[in-house]
Amino acid sequence: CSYRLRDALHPLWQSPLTIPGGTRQSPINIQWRDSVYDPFLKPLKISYDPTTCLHIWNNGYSFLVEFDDSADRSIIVGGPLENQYRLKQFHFHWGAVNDWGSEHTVDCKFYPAELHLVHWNAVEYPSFEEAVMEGNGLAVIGVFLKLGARHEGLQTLVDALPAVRHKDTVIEFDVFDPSCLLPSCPDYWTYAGSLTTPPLTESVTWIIKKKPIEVDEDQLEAFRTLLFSSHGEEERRMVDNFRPLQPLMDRTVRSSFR
Ligand SMILES: NS(=O)(=O)c1ccc(B(O)O)cc1
Ligand SMILES: [Zn+2]
Repeated sequence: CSYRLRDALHPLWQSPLTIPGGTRQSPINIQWRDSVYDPFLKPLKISYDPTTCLHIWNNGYSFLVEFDDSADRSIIVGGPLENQYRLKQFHFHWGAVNDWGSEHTVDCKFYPAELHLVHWNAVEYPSFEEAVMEGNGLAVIGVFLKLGARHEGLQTLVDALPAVRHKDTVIEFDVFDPSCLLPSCPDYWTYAGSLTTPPLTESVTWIIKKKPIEVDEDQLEAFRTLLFSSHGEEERRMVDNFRPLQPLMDRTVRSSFR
């Protein structure tokens, strides 16, 4: 892909973008023709309890919707996963314009935004913080957003964004079913990768849905009204909060579909 040249220090993080010795960094470009159909991949089973939703907060990288992960109430199992994983939070990455914004690309194509549903392996580890450090600790479902029809489920989130415009602001958000943000098509790619923001740990089994969901221009614009900056600081618009593509190295992307 024709990467846009990026300096060594990403403006978002003021820290090196590369992990010394990293062999499984994310995001990556998914070259459709190089992905390998794996007939042994199971369907991904997703069961979320909407009442486990807690709050929305702006953490200075994105806006996160966080869930009560103190029990197995919102979980995923199957797919490439050996264990069941608990939903901890979901968030998005997006661009300043509709031409880019996603973290992963498909055949070098960017989508205007990408949703990440972050889960952790509560079978093998006592907490999310421990799981973040382990190779099979996390499972993140990635869903591409494309410009199209208004997404009614997303709108309830969009309506809450003005209340979390500044970094470190939070509002209660007590019932939301993130299943409404998933495409109905079961097809996905999967590969072994990492977190895409610090600590960039190589602990993520990525599950990238093949089909995007549709959102409209006003909904994408609402994301762009958020700020990286806190109250009282000079305003810095929260846009382009995606990490540059990372080398595939010695990895194969598997597909759940022919
Ligand atoms: N962007 S991501 O899904 O890879 C991700 C998820 C969680 C965290 B984290 O809890 O620090 C960082 C990045
Ligand atoms: Zn993310």
